[in-house]
Amino acid sequence: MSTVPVALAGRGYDVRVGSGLLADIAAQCGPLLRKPAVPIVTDAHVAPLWQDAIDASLAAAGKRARWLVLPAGEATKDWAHLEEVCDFLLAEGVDRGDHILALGGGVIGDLTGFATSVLKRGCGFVQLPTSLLAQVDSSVGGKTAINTRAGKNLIGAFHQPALVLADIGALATLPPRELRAGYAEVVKYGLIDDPAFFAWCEANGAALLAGDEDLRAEAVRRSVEAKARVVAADERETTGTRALLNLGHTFGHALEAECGYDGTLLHGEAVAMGMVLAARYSVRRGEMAGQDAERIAAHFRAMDMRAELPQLNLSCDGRTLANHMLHDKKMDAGTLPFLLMRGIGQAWLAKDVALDDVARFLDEQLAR
Ligand SMILES: NC(=O)c1ccc[n+]([C@@H]2O[C@H](COP(=O)([O-])OP(=O)(O)OC[C@H]3O[C@@H](n4cnc5c(N)ncnc54)[C@H](O)[C@@H]3O)[C@@H](O)[C@H]2O)c1
Ligand SMILES: O=C(O)C(=O)C[C@@H](O)[C@H](O)[C@H](O)COP(=O)(O)O
Ligand SMILES: [Zn+2]
Repeated sequence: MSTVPVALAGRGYDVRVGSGLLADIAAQCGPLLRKPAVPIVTDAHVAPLWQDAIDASLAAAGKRARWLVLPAGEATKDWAHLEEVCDFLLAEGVDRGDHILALGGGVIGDLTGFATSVLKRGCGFVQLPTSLLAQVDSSVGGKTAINTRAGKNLIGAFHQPALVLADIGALATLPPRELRAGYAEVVKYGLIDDPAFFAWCEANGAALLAGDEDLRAEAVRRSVEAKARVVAADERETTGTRALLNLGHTFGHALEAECGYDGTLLHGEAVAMGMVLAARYSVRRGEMAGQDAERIAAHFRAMDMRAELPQLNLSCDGRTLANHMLHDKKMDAGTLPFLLMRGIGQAWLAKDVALDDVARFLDEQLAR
């Protein structure tokens, strides 16, 4: 097992990466679980996989799990399910010093994290990420949120977990499409500032996706180390450093909003396509070599992932997609800071991007 600390003054915590962590949940959480009853929020895919092992570990420690099982999928990150989680936690008599367990992918982590940020003005929670995406990204760093009709993550809070347990063994049951979606956020760390890690992905991505647990553990550890460094430097995305983690997301969130949150386009799939678009837009501005951008698209294609906009069969134009970007949380007094690339591993935040130009670029990409 490896442990990655997230160094935040007064709110620091560990991310443990290893196998067997979930079946050992009571010991792993230790004193964070203060009461005999332990509220756990999860989804309908994950519950049958882990309920027995977690119940057994808690029972051996004299505790009893209290489960809330929500529908699986992005549509659960909404107002109605936020209300359901809050009502459940209130009915369970949760106090501010308690820790709620969030077991599942990024949807359960973001939703439960947000509920715990507002419950009694803030109680504790532990992230138990079971998808690759949640292990490498969403469980770390304290961004919590729900979606609204206007777009992704528009209602939320920064609320750090007290502990993250990334059990690599959990990934064995993850469907291949979900693995690939999570893999996009792994590749992101290479594209931001670590060209050697991108090359590692090119060399090892296929074996990782095929099931190699050592490679999965290495990818999770290296991703979490990268994210922890950024979060420690700029927890609340105020200096521009944390915005780097948004590479591919301005395009990606616009694609997700256009597709709806019905599973047509998964978050990680949108981010993969968004990073290809950010790279090609950087080329169009004369700031990145075309061969670098095509190397990124080629890697996603080689991993059996969609990299081209026409593969989404959208019926909208570039302007419609660009209009979704007006809801981007980086929007600042009428301008949208945009994550672009000068090369692989050289992401930067541009402040001179005009959405009219982005709309024209998207029309070109839609017609490719
Ligand atoms: N907070 C952040 O910093 C951050 C970062 C990245 C993404 N996100 C958010 O995370 C969400 C996407 O997360 P996700 O990709 O994990 O989606 P998800 O939570 O929907 O999980 C993906 C699917 O895999 C299933 N699943 C999860 N673990 C499984 C397992 N071990 N075995 C079998 N099935 C399993 C889930 O039930 C679901 O159907 C998006 O809402 C995105 O906006 C947040
Ligand atoms: O942790 C961050 O910061 C990120 O941007 C990570 C992203 O992968 C994640 O999708 C995040 O939820 C997007 O944040 P948002 O502020 O654009 O909603
Ligand atoms: Zn993301």
